[in-house]
Amino acid sequence: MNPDALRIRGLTVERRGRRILTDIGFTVPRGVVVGVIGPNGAGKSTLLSCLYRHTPYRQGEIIIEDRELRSLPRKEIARLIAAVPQDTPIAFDLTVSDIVAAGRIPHSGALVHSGKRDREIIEHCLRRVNLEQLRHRSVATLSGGERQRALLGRALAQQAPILVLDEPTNHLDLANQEQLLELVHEHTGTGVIALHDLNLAAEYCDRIVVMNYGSVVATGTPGEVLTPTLLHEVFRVRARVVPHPESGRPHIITRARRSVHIGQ
Ligand SMILES: Nc1ncnc2c1ncn2[C@@H]1O[C@H](COP(=O)(O)OP(=O)(O)OP(=O)(O)O)[C@@H](O)[C@H]1O
Repeated sequence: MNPDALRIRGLTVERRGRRILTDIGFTVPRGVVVGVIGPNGAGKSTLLSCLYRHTPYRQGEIIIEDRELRSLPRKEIARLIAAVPQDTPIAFDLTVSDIVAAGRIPHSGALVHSGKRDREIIEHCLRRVNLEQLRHRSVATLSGGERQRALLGRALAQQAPILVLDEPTNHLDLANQEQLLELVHEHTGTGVIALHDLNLAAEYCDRIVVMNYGSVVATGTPGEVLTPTLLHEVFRVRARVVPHPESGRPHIITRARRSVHIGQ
């Protein structure tokens, strides 16, 4: 078995005549969660959308299970990669249970979950994302965080070996952010996650890919990559990086730009 779940080489994307990604390359070994970080407009969402094939690419290759992604039928891709894109549109007449059940479509072929095994998986995933009490609720009535958890439930129900999540912690409170990232590790442990919160990336990702202006500018473990120099060059912030008191992973403390005088 190939030790790499995913290999990206020379990926270059142009939209409306403008180059958005240039020569992107990195690998995602099995059991490794890769965090993709970078400033606004760096190309993170475009890269992730190539992985679930919404964004076409002409140059470069994405190899999954020893095959180029473009040669795979959509249903096959859905069995291999479960994605939660940013701001996913969902039909508002569906219930939470319908959304999670949709994760079974690549396996069963229809929005019906008649098989016992499918129903068990859907139940399990509703529990994993803490939505079993809301299963009959219309998605139109959900809060942003509940909606995000329903979409993660759908991705988990897909039982694909690779999870691709674009800013999955948006809308989530602190406990749900941590729980979501723990779920990714428990699921298959292989994932590509775009994150803005660098401390969450440091804590929950095994490797980090840093993007800037459509290119990969650094890759490595959180300890190798998240240095004050890189944070200044790429994110334009002056920061201290200290070991987290419990995990020992890098913890970023940004410096206040202005002195704040309390009580004056
Ligand atoms: N369809 C498109 N047509 C033209 N330009 C696009 C298109 N989609 C994205 N872009 C541009 O490509 C660049 C990268 O966008 P992308 O959304 O991938 O960045 P990002 O790193 O995910 O940003 P953010 O952190 O703000 O979500 C941006 O400059 C964006 O304006």
